[in-house]
Amino acid sequence: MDRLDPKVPIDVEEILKDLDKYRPRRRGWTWRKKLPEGTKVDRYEYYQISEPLKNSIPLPAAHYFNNIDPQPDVVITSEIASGRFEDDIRRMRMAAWHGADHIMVIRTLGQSHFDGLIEGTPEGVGGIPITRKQVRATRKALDLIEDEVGRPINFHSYVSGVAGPEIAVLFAEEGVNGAHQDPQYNILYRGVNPVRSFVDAAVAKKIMAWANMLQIDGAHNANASAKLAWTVMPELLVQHGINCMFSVKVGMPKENIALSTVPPVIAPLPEMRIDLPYAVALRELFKGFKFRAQMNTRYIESDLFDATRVHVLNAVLSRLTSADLQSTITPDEGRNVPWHINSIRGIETAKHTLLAMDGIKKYVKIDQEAIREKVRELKMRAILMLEEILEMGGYFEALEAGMFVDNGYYPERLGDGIARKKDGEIAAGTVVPRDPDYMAPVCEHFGYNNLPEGIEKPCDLIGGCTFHKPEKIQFIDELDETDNVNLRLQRIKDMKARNIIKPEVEWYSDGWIQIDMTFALPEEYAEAAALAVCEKLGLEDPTIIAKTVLHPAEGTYVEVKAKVPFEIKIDELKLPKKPETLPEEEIFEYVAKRPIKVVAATVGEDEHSVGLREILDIKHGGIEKYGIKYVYLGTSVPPEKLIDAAIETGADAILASMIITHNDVHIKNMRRLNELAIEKGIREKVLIIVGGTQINNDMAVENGVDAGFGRGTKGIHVASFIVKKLKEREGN
Ligand SMILES: Cc1ncc(COP(=O)(O)O)c(/C=N/CC[C@H](N)C(=O)O)c1O
Repeated sequence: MDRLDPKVPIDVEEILKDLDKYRPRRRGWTWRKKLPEGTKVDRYEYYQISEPLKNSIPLPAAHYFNNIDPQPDVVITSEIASGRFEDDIRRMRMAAWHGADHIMVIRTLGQSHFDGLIEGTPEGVGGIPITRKQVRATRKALDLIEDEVGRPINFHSYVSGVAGPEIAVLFAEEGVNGAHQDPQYNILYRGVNPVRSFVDAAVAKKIMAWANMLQIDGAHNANASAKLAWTVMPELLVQHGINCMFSVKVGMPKENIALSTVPPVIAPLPEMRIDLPYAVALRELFKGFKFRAQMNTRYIESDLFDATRVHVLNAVLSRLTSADLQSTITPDEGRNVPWHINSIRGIETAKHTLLAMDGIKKYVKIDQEAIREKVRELKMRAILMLEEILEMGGYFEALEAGMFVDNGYYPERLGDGIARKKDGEIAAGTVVPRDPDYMAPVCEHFGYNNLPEGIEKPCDLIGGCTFHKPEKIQFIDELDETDNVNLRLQRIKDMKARNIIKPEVEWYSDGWIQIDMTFALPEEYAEAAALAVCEKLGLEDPTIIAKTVLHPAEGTYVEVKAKVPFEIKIDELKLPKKPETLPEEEIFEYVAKRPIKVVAATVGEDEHSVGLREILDIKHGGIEKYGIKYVYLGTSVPPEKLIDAAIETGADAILASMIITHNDVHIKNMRRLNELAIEKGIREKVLIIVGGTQINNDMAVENGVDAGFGRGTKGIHVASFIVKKLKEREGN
């Protein structure tokens, strides 16, 4: 398979073929190709966009603007790791079509503590087991996906844990494009020995520099660990400083060093007024480095809408300051391992906000005077903290004293920091001092390496290393016959052979659905009632995933996930009939010979007119385009008036728009129109056509009118119907 067909699901078995022969097409990170300021897309001017995609799915409202799908200048991340890389590949394709060009996969629980590489394709928990086979298959799939959307995609994972350097070599060999690497993460959150972590980081960073990988640091983890994230703002600047300078010292170019910046607070605090000075201070102190913006996962609840608001504000902050990458922690991170839909929602939120704020700095400037004091204060606190760390004897001593992730707003100290012993923790005492005459025949190895005279590069001594002779890479296929992708794919093949499907949230046909309901009950009763509803529906494993108290007594909204106990037979599906359309020429010719007139209105107490105008006006390809004349009576027109107008004008058809369906008012209006037309003796002469977002043809015909058109209807659909019916009536 050398390219994907947008109409065909990706074939994972095809991807898995000949993996032992696959070589990545490039090494290193790719930024988006920015377009000049003022670039026009359709008739609209943009200042911060990049080259468009070949294939993509635009934002929901794009259809009002010729379906344009401009791409922001900022790399957009989607974090995908359901535990089954074969399903993650499908979601990566979905994400790429929605505008993600940075695919980040979290590793399976505990992989940081594995002291070597794992092989094969076991299923992961909370993330993906990062193995050579999984990395290779994913990068190979991303090659196809990037060709399909027409933009390079960066594949990203994590270089951390006690096997950090080995992971770095694996990523360099396999063309991984970006990785988190921050020794402070290993120490503070994975409990690895401090000295080991920094030595490993030096080795890993040198390899990442050779592979031109983008590095993201781990400062955001302090945000995510502190009780009140705003108190660690000074420390975040210090942590960024430590990792940035260590990375530069190891030889990593600044343009490959991205600071992982997360806004410290969230409403109900005045978040933008607190986050903005921090964001400004960070960008002033670290000019020349890259910024990876990420929403604050510290405060993510299970409320998708709240998480989305947090996301929007984070992207607004990016536009008010600057960002090179905008990461999208999915809004459901607070309740389950991200589902397809929520990964996509995260990308849409980032794309929507970045586009909405395009060029905003032309009108909105940060008042540097007003913000100056707060920015200075943050910098001072960070500098004082660094000075105290030096006074304490340096980083390792400060670490032992519990200086880091202390919840006091430095210099205030609460004494509840994360302390790590310089000669303690996991893998303590495993760093072996290098002999003075040390020589290793491997390239890109950090530190001194006493090469013999005349040797151009270390691996010349062994006929090439895996970086320069990839054919030396040992590819192991599977180690576990009971836990691998082939068995998992077999289940999918069986389902496909029976042509059945189930709903899914993260894995192919996993059977999960989400249903939302509201009860006029206090929350604990509402939750119980929701589970009772699932019981009665025969759903399995119902689990409350979120709720909103509308009022302590008046009502509670509950979101439930549950599994369906049945399969859907695809052959038995009744596909909605696509509205037939006549060739435009045929409509033009008929109307030229046989003029057609219609009367149109939004009926009842309904003020919505946009949809009807699109069906009528030539501008939107409405029926007027085909020469059909119309009399528009406006909005909130009583059915009686519409029938009288049809009689006065001798109309061939009535177009009645009905958006409001409250209390089935649309059904009542349909029946009323039919009855009135019969009473006035014109029913046989005039077509009654209704339209609206909640309308469908069956329901319309059931209620006495000739046709009903729903969401997405265009003028040609209505014009075709009228011409067809008139031809039938006139027997030709
Ligand atoms: C510096 C660093 N190293 C390693 C890991 C992960 O390493 P394990 O394999 O040990 O879990 C992380 C995790 N960050 C979470 C991703 C976040 N949602 C993000 O987008 O940044 C990390 O920050």
